[in-house]
Amino acid sequence: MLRFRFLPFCPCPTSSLLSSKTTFSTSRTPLLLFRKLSSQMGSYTTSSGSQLSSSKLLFRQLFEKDSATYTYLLADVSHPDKPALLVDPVDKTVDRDLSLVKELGLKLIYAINTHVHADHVTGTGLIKSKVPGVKSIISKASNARADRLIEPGDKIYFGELFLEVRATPGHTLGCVTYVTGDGPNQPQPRMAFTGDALLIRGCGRTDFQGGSSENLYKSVHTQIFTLPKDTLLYPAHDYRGFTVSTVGEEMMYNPRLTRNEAGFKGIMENLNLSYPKMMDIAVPANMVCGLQDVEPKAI
Ligand SMILES: N[C@@H](CCC(=O)N[C@@H](CSS)C(=O)NCC(=O)O)C(=O)O
Repeated sequence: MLRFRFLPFCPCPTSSLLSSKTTFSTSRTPLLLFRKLSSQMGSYTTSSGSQLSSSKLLFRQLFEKDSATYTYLLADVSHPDKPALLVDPVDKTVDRDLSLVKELGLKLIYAINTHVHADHVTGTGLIKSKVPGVKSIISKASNARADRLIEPGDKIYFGELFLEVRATPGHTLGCVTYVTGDGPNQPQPRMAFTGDALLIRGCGRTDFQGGSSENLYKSVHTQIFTLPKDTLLYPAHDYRGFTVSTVGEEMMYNPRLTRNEAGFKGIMENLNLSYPKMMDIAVPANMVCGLQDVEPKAI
């Protein structure tokens, strides 16, 4: 019999259901099967507890049901200030998210966007009006307004932890993916917040806002599929109830991105999706990070 211990703040969804002291046993045969699947799919390994977790990262995946959007809360809880950031906050759920930040004793320092969303209004502007000192972030390539305009290779620090910026255009011209740092004190496995570039078993549409199926194919293959296979993938949306995937899993099972470029292009040209209902409101609002929703005195 073997025993495994899961440590606190592990970013993997299964372990988040377990307490920091949870242990469990398994027999030899399932373990061997699990190891085989892990090596094929870049799933979680069980060889070392320290590989599974960071003692510093607090991580929460939050959901906004009307637009099926995920917002992510990350914080360095080993730092005295517990600095935190929100990735892709939504206007409708700002109060919920800020209550959580307060309850957990975190100091929100950034509200960051993966891109100019077309289906919902970002919560960034509202957050800035409610929490003085929070800085908004979006890519320079998006041509949107924010306190900090990031470029590929930039690092966004919160305490000792950081997110690295990768350009992943294709859904929109300015899409970026934020990847947790590579280094001894950074979370393992790594985590990538892919916005709409890569969805679980899917990807963002490419038919507006400077979208391009050629660019998206290149972005995913050069900037996401080159990450370690056990990198956890957290998209901005899911319409079917999935919450997380891995690079290895998407490389094997993504029905669009496992095709060659011509096959991918053919799929993307024939999606026949209707335009997002909120598009005419959301895009102008998000070009200024939702700031026009804020009372002038609070800006
Ligand atoms: N019905 C929704 C919009 C659904 C949609 O178009 N989703 C986008 C991401 S938000 S712009 C997308 O890229 N979907 C890809 C796919 O394959 O579904 C609405 O009206 O808001």
